[in-house]
Amino acid sequence: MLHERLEGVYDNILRRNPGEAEFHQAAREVLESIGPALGKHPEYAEQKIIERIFEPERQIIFRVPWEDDRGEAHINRGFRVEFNSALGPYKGGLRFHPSVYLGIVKFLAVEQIFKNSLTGLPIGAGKGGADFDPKGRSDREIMRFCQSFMTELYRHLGEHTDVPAGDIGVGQREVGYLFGQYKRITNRYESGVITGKGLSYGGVQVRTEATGYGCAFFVEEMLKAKGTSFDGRRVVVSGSGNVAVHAIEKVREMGGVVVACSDSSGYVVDEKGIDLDLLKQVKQVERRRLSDYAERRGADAAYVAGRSVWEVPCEVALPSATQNEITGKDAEALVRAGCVAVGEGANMPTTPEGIRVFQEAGVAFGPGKAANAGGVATSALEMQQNASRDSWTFEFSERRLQEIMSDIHARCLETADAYGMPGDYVAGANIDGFRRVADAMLALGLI
Ligand SMILES: NC(=O)C1=CN([C@@H]2O[C@H](COP(=O)(O)OP(=O)(O)OC[C@H]3O[C@@H](n4cnc5c(N)ncnc54)[C@H](O)[C@@H]3O)[C@@H](O)[C@H]2O)C=CC1
Ligand SMILES: O=C(O)CCC(=O)C(=O)O
Repeated sequence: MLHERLEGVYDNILRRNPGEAEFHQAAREVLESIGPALGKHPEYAEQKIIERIFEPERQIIFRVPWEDDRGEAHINRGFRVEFNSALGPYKGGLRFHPSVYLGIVKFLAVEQIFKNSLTGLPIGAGKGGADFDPKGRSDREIMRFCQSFMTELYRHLGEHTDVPAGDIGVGQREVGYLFGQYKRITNRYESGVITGKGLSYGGVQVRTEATGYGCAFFVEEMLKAKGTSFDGRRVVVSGSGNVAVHAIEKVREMGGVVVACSDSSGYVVDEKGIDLDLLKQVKQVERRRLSDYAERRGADAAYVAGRSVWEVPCEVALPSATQNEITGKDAEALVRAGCVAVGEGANMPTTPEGIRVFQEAGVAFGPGKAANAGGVATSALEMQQNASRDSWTFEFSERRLQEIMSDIHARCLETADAYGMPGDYVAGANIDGFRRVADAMLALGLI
């Protein structure tokens, strides 16, 4: 339900951003939470903070021409939405996936405003990407695409301006090619201009693992608050990319048993627990389909094509693939199967109906802007490391990540409590994230 003062704001968002369903969904979720904060702080409405916060500061759309290995020319569309810079330079990843269009980039960028604010670190919010499909492309094709993408985007970036990183389809290999082209065009070794870099050229330890590890740390805190833990729990993680693999790794360390994971074609069930070494070999080294994992694992694992992994019963669910993957019906099935906690490794993987089902059933529900904030928080650590021209150990960075996740968890609960919604992590994350950025916007004047 929307606070009556916010109905008009939402109508305006619909009118000004037609056809951008994912952006509308992300904006509405925040608007549904922040009503109580507006009641206590009339200055936000007086200074039109809500209207301003949902209008991006800048949106860049550009052509990305590139040549495949046979010499054929291709044209893709590139995007960067620089949404809010009240807390620091625009910060957020790049997604390369055929489904990318302005509405996806804007939903991801608006989520980033509140997520980055929640980390407590000095980072603003942006997101970008292209409707490029990296699947089946050779390494040289990926390199040429990244070089062409950066040849246009570089003019908008800078360590004090806008600092991208990875997301779906963009990992350390792509970040390397993007950074290489930035360095070449600008003739500057500006390490802090992009994060998720390799360790040999300015990357920070733990950035690769950070989103998945951070999600596991956050869920561990939610379970602790319920007087329980991961120990012996049956866990399902969707996806098998960067976030999923590292969530699986940390959950196993914490004593959980991950029995299923997925890719865009189906899922694998492995009742004895996913074999992480084999999963990494298949997905990260060989870049092959998950069905190959099941074939090599033999009788222990089964591959189920074309179905949702959320039909696999579990006590803890970590959706770590893509947006709107858990529907209301999936959530009902998970609740019936005894699910006690959900931590969103992905951005907005649960539909509004799914969230409602989980919350009404008393499932601890950690929204992505809190549960997956460990990735961008560690990117901010990478920027700190680059600025100090230092190099930190794995243990140091992982300890920082764990502290940050524990702090985000505590603030979500405290804020939800303070605004009369105890245990509501969605309200806690949205209000806490909103308040910090809104206060900074007030202080900076009407800009
Ligand atoms: N990489 C990072 O540091 C962060 C990523 N995220 C979010 O986590 C999610 C996963 O991202 P990464 O692991 O980095 O990407 P990735 O490219 O490494 O992996 C994506 C995974 O999702 C699966 N997938 C993609 N589209 C799908 C679809 N339509 N249906 C089913 N499965 C699909 C892919 O098969 C793959 O297993 C995304 O929502 C991303 O926005 C959130 C915070 C930080
Ligand atoms: O590390 C970053 O800047 C990007 C993280 C990101 O894109 C996200 O949090 O969704």
